Amino acid sequence: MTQQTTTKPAPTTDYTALISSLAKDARAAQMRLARMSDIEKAAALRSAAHALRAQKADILAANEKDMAAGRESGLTDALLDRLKLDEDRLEGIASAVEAVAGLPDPVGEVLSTDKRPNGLELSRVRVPVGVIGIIYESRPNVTIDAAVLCVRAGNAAILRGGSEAVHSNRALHAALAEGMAEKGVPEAAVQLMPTQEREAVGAMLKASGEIDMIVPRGGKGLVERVQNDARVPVLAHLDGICHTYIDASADPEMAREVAVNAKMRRTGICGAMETLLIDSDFANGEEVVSAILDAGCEVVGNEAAQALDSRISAAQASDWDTEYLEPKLSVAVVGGLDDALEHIARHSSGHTDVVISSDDKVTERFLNEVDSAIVMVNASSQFADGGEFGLGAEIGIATGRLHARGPVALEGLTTYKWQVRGTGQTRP
Ligand SMILES: NC(=O)C1=CN([C@@H]2O[C@H](COP(=O)(O)OP(=O)(O)OC[C@H]3O[C@@H](n4cnc5c(N)ncnc54)[C@H](OP(=O)(O)O)[C@@H]3O)[C@@H](O)[C@H]2O)C=CC1
Ligand SMILES: N[C@@H](CCC(=O)OP(=O)(O)O)C(=O)O
Repeated sequence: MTQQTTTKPAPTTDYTALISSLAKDARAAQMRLARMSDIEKAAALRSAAHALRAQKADILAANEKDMAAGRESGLTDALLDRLKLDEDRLEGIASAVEAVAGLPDPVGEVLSTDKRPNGLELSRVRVPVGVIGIIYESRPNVTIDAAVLCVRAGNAAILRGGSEAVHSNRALHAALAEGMAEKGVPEAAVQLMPTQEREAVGAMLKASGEIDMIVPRGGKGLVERVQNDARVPVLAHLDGICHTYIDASADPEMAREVAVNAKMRRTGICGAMETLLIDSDFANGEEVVSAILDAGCEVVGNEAAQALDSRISAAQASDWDTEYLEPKLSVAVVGGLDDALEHIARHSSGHTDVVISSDDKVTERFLNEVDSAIVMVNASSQFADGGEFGLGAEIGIATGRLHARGPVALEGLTTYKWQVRGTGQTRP
């Protein structure tokens, strides 16, 4: 039987006070969490996985409520697919919790040591970030992935999921909290925002000194809000305007297969290719765009790209900065690597960019000169994923320039402190 959801009621419209109260409870819980051992935290997560399985019926019923409301309000098939839970997906979520429980505890890892000539011994030791606020889209698995990664790394989490997933998130959170509480994790270690009012998101972003880090995971509307309101350090997990550049030396079959996969495997995820750049000296551009068109993708392009296939219509200036998240692609034929690098520098959102080439000089320059969180050679941008990178799970893909870039999992949720051991040294 599901326990009552552990979120606080939200009778207030004073969102600053609400966030302060959540953050104060989170801080106290985080301090207790910080004293829990690796074994205790892992046991709490296994207990949470058990509770998620035990409360399957309640969780799926809550999800069906969200799905029905989503269908009623005309959510697209892609959004409904992200929202949907079923037995297999729920089992996947519970297994991911167990996988995170089995990962080594990052807290306490000694990153470096040094001994100074005066005898001082220095070490840098990994510690939790503290209280982390996460704002994310209507994808219920993120509620659990984000919560368990935070807890495994000794952090408290305040979660603000997308409004379409509100019932699913409450049911998932209730199971998680119940499972973890059985093994001594304080309830406030993971709190769900008790209101969907967007003003409360603004208050979260302004809670400097109370929340240590915010992870915003979403698209344009969220970006704007973050840019206007953020006073708390932000680890941005934002849109993916991902490019693939096909160099003259690319293997034609590889170029075709990778490009089709990068665009069409799942068009709605942030790692999907949105712009294809083709070197004017690549001889098989027509085949590549034809395969993408035949797979059901609409294609717009610059003048030279339009000459490759009559089905390609003219791109507008805004297309080069558009994340379609649907079967639509912009294609530009460019005058070589320098042009491609220039286009990517101007239009990439810093998520994932790819080169297809068999020329080492080209691939090395691309790897070194493209300044995105993930840079790939001869592989699909759809590999941008914590699970695919062997991290167990992910909060998402960090698109900014801070210490944690690309898929963020346990390490990205920690910082470090210097520990200094002396024998009575004084500074001259
Ligand atoms: N880098 C990454 O790891 C990932 C990035 N994404 C990106 O997310 C986008 C798709 O997500 P989408 O479904 O559009 O999600 P949105 O960006 O619309 O929403 C994400 C979250 O932000 C909130 N939000 C949005 N706008 C505002 C605002 N103005 N003020 C306060 N809160 C706001 C939403 O709340 P509300 O419920 O009120 O809408 C929701 O909780 C794509 O751009 C995709 O690339 C997606 C997954 C991973
Ligand atoms: N990085 C993961 C998640 C991508 C993701 O969350 O996308 P979305 O469906 O937009 O929320 C993946 O590649 O499956």
